[in-house]
Amino acid sequence: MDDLLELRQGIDEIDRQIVELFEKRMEISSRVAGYKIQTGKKILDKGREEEKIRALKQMTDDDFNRHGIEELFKQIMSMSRKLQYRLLAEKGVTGRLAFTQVENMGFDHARVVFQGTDGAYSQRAMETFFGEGVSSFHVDTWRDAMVAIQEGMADFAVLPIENSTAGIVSEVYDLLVEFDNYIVGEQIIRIENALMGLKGAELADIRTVYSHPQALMQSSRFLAEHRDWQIMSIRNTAVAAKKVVDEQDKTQAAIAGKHAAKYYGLHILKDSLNDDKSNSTRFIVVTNQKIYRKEAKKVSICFELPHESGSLFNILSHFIYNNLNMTKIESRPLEGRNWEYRFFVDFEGNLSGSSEKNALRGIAEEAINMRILGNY
Ligand SMILES: C=C(O[C@@H]1C=C(C(=O)O)C=C[C@H]1O)C(=O)O
Repeated sequence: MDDLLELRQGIDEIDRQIVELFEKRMEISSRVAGYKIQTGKKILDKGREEEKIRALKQMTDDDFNRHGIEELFKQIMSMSRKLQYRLLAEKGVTGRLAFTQVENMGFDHARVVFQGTDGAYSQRAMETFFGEGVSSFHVDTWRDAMVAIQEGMADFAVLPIENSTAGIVSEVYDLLVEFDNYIVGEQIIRIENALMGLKGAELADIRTVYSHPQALMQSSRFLAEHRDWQIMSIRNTAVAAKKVVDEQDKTQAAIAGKHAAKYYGLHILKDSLNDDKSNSTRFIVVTNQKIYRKEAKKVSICFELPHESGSLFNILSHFIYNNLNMTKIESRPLEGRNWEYRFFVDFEGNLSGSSEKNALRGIAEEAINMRILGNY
């Protein structure tokens, strides 16, 4: 029988040689980086990597090892690229980050746009973020809000991006890709939906309920107890409340925030409708400039990937290698390209940090259409 200690000594000796060779290889790789900096060549050379993997796999007759060699060298070349991105960032070749750090965002004298109408949750989020006295106006759709800041009619827009129960607001994600607007802040608001009707109306009078689809979804258990009601989707909870007031029909009710009941003088028929009592919505504050604050601690990016095995793993390895904490990942279908996706990733960090620059440099080169959506 083999002696375990002896076998392990054999492994230790081989590992020592692997480390020595790895370091030699990385040293050459750093010189390749120098060459690429001088000649403006891209770090990733896919053709060369594919050719290398093919040639290395041919060096063995063992099927099991052939797979192992492929995995091993993919990792080694990925490390070699990451070293090169780091050297590039150190030389100040950071690509088109083009974001400017600012001392003051001008939140104090801002003009802000939100979607919906008075009493909307977006208005609540805006007042919590900017203060009650903020100068503001409202528009009908999220797209209108994006247009208003793009054209400079407003300095900032407040848009819902994610609800703790219903998930992401996919249209706002898509608008972030479509417009050259950037996230500069976020605000989380507790969602406390209530059923509200006209003064004097009772629960037994209600025949029709209006609300936003998300609020309807969040109140699904309560609504299941009233199957005879007609449920009508409307674009905003506060618009639903306003409709009930405007139409003065005792059989109509709205599901909206309690602040909307107060605003429109409606009577609360049933409180705490949410299936999940901790229900909250995260709003983003968006502007038309590529700016971020020194204290900003979250970066949002998006990118597309080729439909190849391991491509997402490869991109995410940039976060691991640079010790960055990823806090969220989402995907949205790409228009006109069935079953291909755009990924949205949030990670903790500030655009001035070197780890952040290294990771972004690598992702920008290895993914398709990488965009920084903001640092806040
Ligand atoms: C070292 C290079 O840069 C990258 C890393 C490679 C490697 O480590 O073998 C191969 C191709 C490039 O993607 C190079 O271009 O040769």
